[in-house]
Parts: sequence; C-alpha cells; structure tokens
Amino acid sequence: MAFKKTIDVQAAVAIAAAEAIAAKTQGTFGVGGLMLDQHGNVLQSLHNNVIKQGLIFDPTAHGERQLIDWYYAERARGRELPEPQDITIVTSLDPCCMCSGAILAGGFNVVVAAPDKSAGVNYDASATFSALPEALRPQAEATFSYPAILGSSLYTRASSGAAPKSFFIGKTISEPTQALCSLVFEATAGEVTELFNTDLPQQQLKCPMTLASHHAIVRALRQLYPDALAYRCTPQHPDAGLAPFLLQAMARDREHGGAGDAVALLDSFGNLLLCMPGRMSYSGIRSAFMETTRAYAQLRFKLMAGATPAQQDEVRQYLGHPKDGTFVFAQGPDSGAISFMNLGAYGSTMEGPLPLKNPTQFQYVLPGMPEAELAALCATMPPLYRNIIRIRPTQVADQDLIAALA
Ligand SMILES: O=c1cc[nH]c(=O)[nH]1
Repeated sequence: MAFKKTIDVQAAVAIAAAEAIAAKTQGTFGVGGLMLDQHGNVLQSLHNNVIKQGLIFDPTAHGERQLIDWYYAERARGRELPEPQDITIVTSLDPCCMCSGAILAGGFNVVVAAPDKSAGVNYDASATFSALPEALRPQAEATFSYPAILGSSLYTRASSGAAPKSFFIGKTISEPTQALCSLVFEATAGEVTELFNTDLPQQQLKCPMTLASHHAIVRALRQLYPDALAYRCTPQHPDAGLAPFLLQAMARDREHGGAGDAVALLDSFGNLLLCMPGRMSYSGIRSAFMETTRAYAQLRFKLMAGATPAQQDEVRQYLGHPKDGTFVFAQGPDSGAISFMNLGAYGSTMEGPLPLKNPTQFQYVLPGMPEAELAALCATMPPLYRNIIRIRPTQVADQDLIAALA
C-alpha cells in the first residue's frame, strides 16, 4: 500500500490497522506495521506473512521483522536512509520476542497499539520489560512507546514507556482504531496457531533416506543444502560427526559478518537436513537461526504450494515440522538482543507445545551463558514461550562434539 506522510500517532496506527486487515484476508496473523523517518515520511508499510495459501510460508515473517530486513536491504542497495535511532516502527500489535530482539539489536524506535498478553514483550502492560534480559531493559524503556488511548472502554489505557518521537504532533490512539488492532489479531490468532499443529505426529513420519536420490523432495533438499542427508545420528543425540558441517557453516558465518554461529536442523530420525550460517552483513538480524528456520519452512512451502493433496501429504511425511526434530546451535544463547531474537524466533517456529517425547528439541554446543542463567531468562519470557512452548535450550551431551567446536 502506498501512503506518504503522517505526523500523527493515530493516523500512523490507522495505516498499521489497514495492513492488519489485509493480513487477515490473506489468512495470516492479523498484524500490520509501518516504518517512518524522523519527519514522519512513510518509508514502508506491510503486514504479517507467516501464512500464505493456507500453508506456513515463513514463521519469521512478522510485520516488524520484515520492516527491519527491508530497511537493511534498502541500505545495502545504496539507498540513503536515516540511522535506526531516527526511525520509528509503528505496529498494530505489541512486538513478540523475536521482533523485540530485532528492534533492539538494530536500535529502532517503536510505537505500539494493541497488547499481546501471550507473546508480547510488554505482555503484563507494565512497560517494565521484565521479559527481556536485564541489560536490554533500559534500551526498551527508552524506545518502546505505548501511547494513551482515551475513552472509557476496555481498550483505553494511559500512556507508558518512552514518549513517541517529537515529530508526532498527535500522540494518542482512538478507541475504535485500538479496538480494530486488537480484534483483527484476536480473529486470526487461534486459526493461524492451529496451522502449526496440523503436521503429522512423529510416529507417522517417514525417513527421507529411504527415498531415491532423484526424488523431488531429496533434490529440493540438496539444492538448498548440498550436504543434506550426509550425516545421521541417534535421534536427538548429535555427536562429533556433525562437527565438520557446523564448522564449515561457522566459517561462512564469519565471512558474512557474523560471530561464527551456525544452526543445524536434524529430523526426527537424526538425519541432517540443513546447516546454515547467518548473513549478518546483508542485514543485522539475519542470524544463523533465522536463516535455518526460514529456509526449512520455505522449502516445505515451495514443495507444497499448488501441489495436489497427495503430494502435500508426501512432503509432510518426509519433511516433518521442526518440532519433531532437533535444532543444534553452534553457539548457545547469551544475554544479547540477537540471542533474544533467536529465542523468540524459535517460539514463532513452534507456536505451540513441543512434543512430550522431544523435550530437548533446542540444543547448543558452546554455551553463551551459564545454564542456570539461561533457564532463568527463559522462565521470564512471556507466557507463550515459558508456559506453552516451554523453551528449554540444552547443551548437547556429546563431549567430542563440544571439544570439536571449542
Ligand atoms: O506480525 C506479528 C505477529 C505476531 N507478533 C508480532 O509481533 N508481529
């Protein structure tokens, strides 16, 4: 949608709400947002794209995350854009942990309309950001704005958080616009979350190693990652055989401006499906985990979109949802914004409880912080992450794998 300029919070939120409605018509989370420069010029507006054609397209395609990648892509193409501290993202919904981590990592400002009591960084409406690692809270307090909503209904609130940037003349949101932002999200959340729980249970999955090497699924997998299926371990127990794949991706991560992270995805049979580096020099939020989870989702989408129901079933059988597999991070989470984004993106990949049989779905090789601190950090995340998904990053058990990467 093409909009030009707004110096009014209400008008900006109305654009975000219009995007959110467009998202609902697409069948994805009803969330929209826009990016403004320091004069109120609308640089870009867009909506959530997690679901397309009734299929998971990209679990990381939340409004705010896409705006930030758009910003970095434009800059990489040579467009002169203001520095992030002069940019304001206006979003119809309180940013989830992935988007909050991305906003904080980049240093952007954000103006928020509707609350999200399940996954929002301000889920308790206190604007104290207790869900964030302690060191990130002051930055959130200085950059996340929750404008006042005047009126007398359940949608009203006092302003909290940072003051919106000074170019905004009007600094409040009208009740109907706030209600619209809330209602359009609520109208979609249940249905979209359900789509994350329609994949086959682990006992109905089939091993892709039993397919011929020229099968379309194997070819697509190897086109994306040439070493796919070149390694197999006992399910959920990655060992030193995974080290060469992680080390190679870690080296590429460094070449791409990262700190040497890499993330592998193993399926429920222990097969290596993908092992990706980040692309931080393309965009400051393209971490190895973001690349891996997105690449896998888009592979499944590419194979399923427009396919017959029988073909879709075959893809679901051989390429299960990641929740039945294992993500192996070369580097465990630390207390920084990128790690918080990764934890959030992990939550957005799962969107529901991990299978009881797979409690160590999230494994890491090298610790980024002491285990107890990491557990405490996960225990303060918003309810979706701590109570429903029960995120529990665990160090791999294999000492040889740890030694190979240390
Ligand atoms: O697009 C979305 C969806 C959910 N939560 C967000 O923060 N953004």
